[in-house]
Amino acid sequence: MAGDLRFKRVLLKVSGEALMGAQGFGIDVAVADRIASDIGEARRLGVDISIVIGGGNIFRGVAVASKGGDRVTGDQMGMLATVINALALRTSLAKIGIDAVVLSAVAMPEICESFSQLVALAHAEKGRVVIFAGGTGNPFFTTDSAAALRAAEMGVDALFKGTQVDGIYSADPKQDASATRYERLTHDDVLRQGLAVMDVAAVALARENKIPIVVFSIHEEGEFGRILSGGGRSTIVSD
Ligand SMILES: Nc1ncnc2c1ncn2[C@@H]1O[C@H](COP(=O)(O)OP(=O)(O)O)[C@@H](O)[C@H]1O
Ligand SMILES: O=c1ccn([C@@H]2O[C@H](COP(=O)(O)OP(=O)(O)O)[C@@H](O)[C@H]2O)c(=O)[nH]1
Repeated sequence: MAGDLRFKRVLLKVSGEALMGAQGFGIDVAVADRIASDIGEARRLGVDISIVIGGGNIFRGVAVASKGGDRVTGDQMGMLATVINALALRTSLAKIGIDAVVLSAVAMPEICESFSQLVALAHAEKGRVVIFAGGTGNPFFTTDSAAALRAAEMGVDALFKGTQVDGIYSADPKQDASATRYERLTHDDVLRQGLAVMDVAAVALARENKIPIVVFSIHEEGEFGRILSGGGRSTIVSD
């Protein structure tokens, strides 16, 4: 089975908003369970998976700053939100018998382990799904940047960005109904054309480390496994 795989070791970025489902805020457990089941399917295909989870379903630092609050405090609240999401996803994975561990970039030893590359690699070596929480641990960054950073540290074959849309378009498809989807792009294309599906820092870090980025819809059940097996709908960014 593993011989047919497009990628053997991947990092999956799950946006916080994905966990929200149809609700306006927070975590829809049914959606978290469904994403966990897609991760389980990919594991059964023989793929090593680590995950970076966002926090936008709970809190974004810019929301505080836009109302006159302190950006750094807002970002710290956003980073804490990612820990809440990570615990929810670990719970959904545990329900279906998948051994997962949460490593936080912000130390909170009573709740989860702290991130270090060596600890993360050791857990992955034991076959565990590693969920990275707390983003990069720094304000003014995003979990997309954390995903590119952890992807480089884990030495993955590809960074999968599970998002609200099924790939990268010529313009934001939520704003422009005439936007067309790309099958393949280079990192330079994404940066030069300002295709805002992922932030510039994340794309630049992936480019520097020659990590392909696969953008796909996290809402499409089974799509993660289909793409890993060579099918599905996505945009692949590589040089
Ligand atoms: N050129 C583009 N192609 C695809 N999506 C884009 C593009 N420009 C902006 N977007 C938007 O980027 C978002 C990326 O999704 P996601 O990372 O889940 O959102 P967020 O980072 O806001 O939580 C999509 O919801 C989409 O509307
Ligand atoms: O390295 C990081 C990652 C995240 N955040 C904060 O955490 C929030 C939630 O992350 P993000 O917006 O990336 O989540 P997503 O869009 O994936 O749901 C961000 O808005 C930031 O406020 C941060 O300060 N540093």
